[in-house]
Amino acid sequence: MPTKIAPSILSADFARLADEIAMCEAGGADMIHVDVMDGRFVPNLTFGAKVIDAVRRCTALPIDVHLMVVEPERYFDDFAKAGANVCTIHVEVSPHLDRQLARIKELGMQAGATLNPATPLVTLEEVARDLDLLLIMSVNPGFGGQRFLEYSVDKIARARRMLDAAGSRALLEVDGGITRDTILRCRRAGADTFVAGNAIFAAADPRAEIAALRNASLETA
Ligand SMILES: O=C(CO)[C@H](O)[C@H](O)COP(=O)(O)O
Ligand SMILES: [Fe+2]
Repeated sequence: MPTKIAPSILSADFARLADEIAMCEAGGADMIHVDVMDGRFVPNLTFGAKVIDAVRRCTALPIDVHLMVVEPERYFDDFAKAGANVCTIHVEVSPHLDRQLARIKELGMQAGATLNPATPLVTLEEVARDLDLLLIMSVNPGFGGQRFLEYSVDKIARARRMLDAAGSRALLEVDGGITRDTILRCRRAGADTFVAGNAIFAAADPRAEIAALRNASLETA
């Protein structure tokens, strides 16, 4: 699976969102990652369906929505209508995960599931074969620019084995603290899709940073 880079617009300049997204596209980004936070599941508030609709009108790239909200199923219809391509929910707030993933697919989106750093991988074992994307959070969700939690590397390796054992072709995505330094360890552990916010948008040349991250993930030495 080739490396995919998904810039997180959480770290973009919201006053220039269309330009920031065009820059990501010109830099070779594979998807646009949109962090939806409700101030309840995580201590921060961000975007809703209107912003996803605006992002949709800015780009043809897939929109990768990461829902950090309680009762995520309340928003599936709106996000599908707004043009989201991937919809990822947290297991901690999804007691009916099987039904919720099925509903996401029924609405024409790809279904993703994710785990806080402290949530064990085993909570996803039964639905592994149904996932289009498995997201490993490598920071506690809620904010951009945090330090990568090193123990995530082992969790990625175990997630890779779990997906392979289930015969799943799901993307294995990592989110939080991805930099030129951390991306290689994650790739070697079996991840293929990398969310990056601060590393891209705080870089001197954000466009070049997308290529730099991709190259760093492919180093062989
Ligand atoms: O889900 C998220 C935070 O909850 C963001 O996608 C993530 O933190 C990206 O930011 P950075 O690359 O700066 O860590
Ligand atoms: Fe995210």
